[in-house]
Amino acid sequence: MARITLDNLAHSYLPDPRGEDDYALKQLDHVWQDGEAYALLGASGCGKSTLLNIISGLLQPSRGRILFDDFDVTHAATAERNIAQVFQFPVVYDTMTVRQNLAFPLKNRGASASYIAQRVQTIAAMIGMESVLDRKARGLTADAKQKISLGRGMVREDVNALLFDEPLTVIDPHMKWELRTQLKSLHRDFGHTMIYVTHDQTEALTFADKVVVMHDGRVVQIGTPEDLFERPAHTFVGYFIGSPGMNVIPAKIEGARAYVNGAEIALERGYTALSGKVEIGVRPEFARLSATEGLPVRIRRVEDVGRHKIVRAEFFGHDINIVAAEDENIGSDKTRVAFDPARVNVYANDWLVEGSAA
Ligand SMILES: Nc1ncnc2c1ncn2[C@@H]1O[C@H](COP(=O)(O)OP(=O)(O)OP(=O)(O)O)[C@@H](O)[C@H]1O
Repeated sequence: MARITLDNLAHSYLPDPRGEDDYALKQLDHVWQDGEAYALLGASGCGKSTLLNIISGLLQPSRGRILFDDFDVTHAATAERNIAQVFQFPVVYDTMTVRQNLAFPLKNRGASASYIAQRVQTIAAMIGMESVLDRKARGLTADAKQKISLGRGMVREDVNALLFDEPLTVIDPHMKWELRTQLKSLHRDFGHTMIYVTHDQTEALTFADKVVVMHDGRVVQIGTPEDLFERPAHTFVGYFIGSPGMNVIPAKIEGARAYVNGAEIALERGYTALSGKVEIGVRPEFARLSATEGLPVRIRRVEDVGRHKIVRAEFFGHDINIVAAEDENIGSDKTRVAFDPARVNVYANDWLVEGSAA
């Protein structure tokens, strides 16, 4: 396994990029630790595949270097990088059996027959294909073929990194959950450096130790699922993670107080004067309806989603969401909303501002 260093990396598909907007991948400097599981998460077109292709060697970056441990692999071909890749759609040999498909990467590297037999068995158990090992891949469903691709990707233990590009797209929902859990336990057992590209937050949050959130060609936050939930570094992370996402409300900040349309909201931390677009961000989970406390709110609609209720409301002309407990009585007396001061984040031009103890 390898530590992956992205050093001053940037990529533009244009021959003569001028401004930042010309870059599909904007300046990125980061070290991805050996043996960690990362998810690259973001909406379509944000640059996930561009970054993954640079790591795998399918694309040469227009700027910067990529190192596997201390080796500069920026210009090394994919084959030289000793990585395993699983793509969105199955890549299997139809004329081979499932067993031969799974054994292929090991055979190629000259592994012994006994090791291959044992390793193929382990992987087949993991993807639930022990009973069809001797069937030809031809005629299997797309779902089954993708499981073979995943198995083939995971069969080698000596790769530098395992890269997955939306690998569960064609897998049915139940199996998706199972395979995700399997991937996670494989990671625990073997400690591979894994990079998993997805636009699905559930997939990212359940799979990864660290989630790399991308937006508009930029990595906006790298953090644990808890970090992304509690301290979104950028308003996009707040919107994108969570269901519903974070409430972002224009505000003025003075010291340890925020003002929305002149109404005061207490903050836990103090802030120096901020310029540009200033907003507060509060997750719906940290807003509470009340009959007596907080600021006026108008409830528009209550949605019962099973585990809790989502209250859609209007707050000084802004749409906000509030998560209420399943058994909470939301009567007409609930005309106010209170925010937990410790959970109100402050953003200037979309980036989180760290306050100081008030
Ligand atoms: N070969 C290419 N030539 C020119 N522009 C490209 C090329 N590949 C991607 N782009 C552009 O670069 C940007 C980032 O695309 P990329 O495919 O990396 O995003 P993504 O997050 O992986 O999206 P998706 O999930 O849809 O694959 C997009 O604006 C895209 O149109």
